[in-house]
Amino acid sequence: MEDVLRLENLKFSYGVHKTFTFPDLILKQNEQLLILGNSGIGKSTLLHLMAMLLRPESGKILLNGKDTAGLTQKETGHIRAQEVGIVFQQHHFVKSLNVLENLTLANYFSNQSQNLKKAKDLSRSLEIDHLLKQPIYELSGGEKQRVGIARALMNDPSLVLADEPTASLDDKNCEAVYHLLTESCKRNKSALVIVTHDQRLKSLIPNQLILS
Ligand SMILES: Nc1ncnc2c1ncn2[C@@H]1O[C@H](COP(=O)(O)OP(=O)(O)OP(=O)(O)O)[C@@H](O)[C@H]1O
Repeated sequence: MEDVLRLENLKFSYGVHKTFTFPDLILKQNEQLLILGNSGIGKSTLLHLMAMLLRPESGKILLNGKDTAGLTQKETGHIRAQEVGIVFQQHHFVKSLNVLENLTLANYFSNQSQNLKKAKDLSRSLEIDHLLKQPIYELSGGEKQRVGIARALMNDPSLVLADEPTASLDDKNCEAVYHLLTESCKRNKSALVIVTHDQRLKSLIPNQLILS
């Protein structure tokens, strides 16, 4: 199996008083990783480094074997849009667009033509196909969550990153979101990283990195 993500000697700091040294890790196709740790320990920071939304102070981030250090901002944006699917806590949808338009916007950002079939297939498997023409602001929290997952998968990313995807969900929806994410990633052979405090996910994903 190919390495999707490799982190080596990664250091990051927000100014002089907040420095982080992260453990090395390798994540292959189809693998899942849960990142745990106390509040403020740097979980989201690590996720943002993996997403190339932050640049490390030193160390290497290799995505599908490619060192991301030398990339220009434009190249980084392009690779992120194509290779990384991000499920944010706050979804950052475009409020004036409907569900389908929000999904196909992911194609636009990666310079691809609108993949309506993909949007419809994903929506069907996530059971939001009846909502495609609905304005995004009319959706419930759980429905938006599923649109967020579908959007993250629109470009068949090799790496899916999810920040607290089950926070504030009841047990039934927590399990549903877990299955949607893991099954969708399995279909794509994507590697999946979830940052969470959610105790319920601990028993579901045995591969865990506890930051301390
Ligand atoms: N842009 C920033 N500038 C300065 N400090 C920051 C910035 N973003 C985060 N921090 C600090 O860095 C530390 C790590 O933040 P991070 O969000 O990665 O933690 P976390 O482990 O995800 O926390 P939580 O579980 O509470 O979400 C925190 O102390 C936070 O206040």
